[in-house]
Amino acid sequence: MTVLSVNVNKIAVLRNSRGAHDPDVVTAARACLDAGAHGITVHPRPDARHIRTDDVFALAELTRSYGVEFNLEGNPFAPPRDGYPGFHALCAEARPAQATLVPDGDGQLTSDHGFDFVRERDALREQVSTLKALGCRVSLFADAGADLSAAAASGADRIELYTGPYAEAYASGSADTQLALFAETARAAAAHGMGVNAGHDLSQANLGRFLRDVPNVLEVSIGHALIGEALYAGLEATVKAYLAILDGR
Ligand SMILES: CC(=O)[C@@H](O)[C@H](O)COP(=O)(O)O
Ligand SMILES: NCC(=O)COP(=O)(O)O
Repeated sequence: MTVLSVNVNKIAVLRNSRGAHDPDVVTAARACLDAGAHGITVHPRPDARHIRTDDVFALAELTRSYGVEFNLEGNPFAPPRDGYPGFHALCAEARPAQATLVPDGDGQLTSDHGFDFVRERDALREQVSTLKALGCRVSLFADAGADLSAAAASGADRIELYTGPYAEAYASGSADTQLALFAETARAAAAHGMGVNAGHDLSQANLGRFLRDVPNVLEVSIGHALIGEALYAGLEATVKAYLAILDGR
């Protein structure tokens, strides 16, 4: 079974654009959970462009009260700064069920690549073990085709496949080559004893094909497209539409 974790970063983008409280990320997350979503994801960035530290703690409490997974994403190597205590400090306080490590940088518009597992192997091993000691399942953002023996050597429980290149290929009508590469990487993860998550630019249009072709996907985290689609259909109907895709493939 593949579960749906809704990323509510974009609710915070709207809220921050007016500097006040609405739309409220906790209210939006609750609407997603009430519609049947299996969990909530956020990716607070050190520049606090959307999700803030106080949102992380509020969403940790909400997801705990619903008994569902809270997936916190971030770069464990980004130093703390004003308003951002660092990824490890956030995890130590919020205790997310899953910590997803992403090699993002300040200058990036959004996440656009996975880790170089060979180069980062020792540093990742240390981070994974510290986060596991906090009780978090640890997932590593990975490009399709990445060297997963090095990823497995870090001790991570899962990888999250960076699906941006698939979404782009799907939109241009030529997803077959990408899908074959993603499927091969998902099988390699299983062979190395790691579970597989997937996310980035997944949508109602491209999700079904991805899940039909790529085996063993345990979780998809979806934000940008889902929140955009919800502007027309509402959060409840949109979350239900994703759940139907997960059920119906
Ligand atoms: C890791 C990943 O693919 C998502 O967390 C994505 O990075 C969303 O982040 P933004 O909402 O800041 O684009
Ligand atoms: N991990 C991916 C995620 O949380 C959402 O990415 P997107 O759907 O906002 O591109």
